[in-house]
Amino acid sequence: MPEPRLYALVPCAGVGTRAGQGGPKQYARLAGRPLVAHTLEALHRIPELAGVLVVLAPGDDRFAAELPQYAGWVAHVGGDTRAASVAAGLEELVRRGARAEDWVLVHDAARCLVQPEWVQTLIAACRDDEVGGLLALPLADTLKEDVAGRSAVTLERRGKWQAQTPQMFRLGLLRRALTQARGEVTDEASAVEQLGLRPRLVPGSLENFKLTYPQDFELAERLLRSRP
Ligand SMILES: Nc1ccn([C@@H]2O[C@H](COP(=O)(O)OP(=O)(O)OP(=O)(O)O)[C@@H](O)[C@H]2O)c(=O)n1
Ligand SMILES: C[C@](O)(CO)[C@H](O)COP(=O)(O)O
Repeated sequence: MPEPRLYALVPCAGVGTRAGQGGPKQYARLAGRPLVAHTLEALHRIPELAGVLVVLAPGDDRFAAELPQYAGWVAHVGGDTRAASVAAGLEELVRRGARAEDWVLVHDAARCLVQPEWVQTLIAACRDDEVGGLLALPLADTLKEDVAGRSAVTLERRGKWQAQTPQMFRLGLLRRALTQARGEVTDEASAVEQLGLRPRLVPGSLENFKLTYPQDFELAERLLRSRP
């Protein structure tokens, strides 16, 4: 049996409704480059990865124009939801020769502050795991539920984590999990949980945040410019 390979799969087919960038946020300029260029630059520095596949929206012509150096490993198969984009990306990996026992690290294009060392920590923690796992952060703040913008209830925060990406699972398992998943599936781990499995939670970094709202872009720019 050949050694399982590791692939990164980067969903990059969103529209960035909440980001207020006047277009898909993956192309917003950050420290002089499109946001997704930072994400891909970090992933391409990880020697353990056999390939990094970017999932784009059908008809996206900006990627090829703005990031020609990565144009070989892209697939215009993005769907209406992140889960649909990831599922279509897995099929593309299979078409390119990936096998059920290979590992796939799904990483949001929008988490452009990711550092190779954090991904390598995840790989080391999950490679021998029966299920796989994800980077995540234990909740640090008191958790509130609002009613009409006013704090109505304080929720139990013990045992709660914020899920990040990458999320690392065997291709075959993840394919089955996403095919069978019911309800809203906002990350890979939630689909795997529905199979009755428990993905490993691997502590990540606060800096690995997902650029979602307009103010996130200024913070990301500052952090990127402060790096050596
Ligand atoms: N149909 C979709 C939706 C999202 N994504 C990707 O999944 C990641 C996380 O999604 P999110 O932050 O929600 O991005 P958007 O969908 O672009 O933003 P919004 O929800 O504000 O519209 C992003 O890299 C995004 O490009 C995707 O590939 N396909
Ligand atoms: C996958 C994810 O980044 C983990 O936190 C998150 O669930 C993506 O959510 P979104 O609804 O696409 O913003």
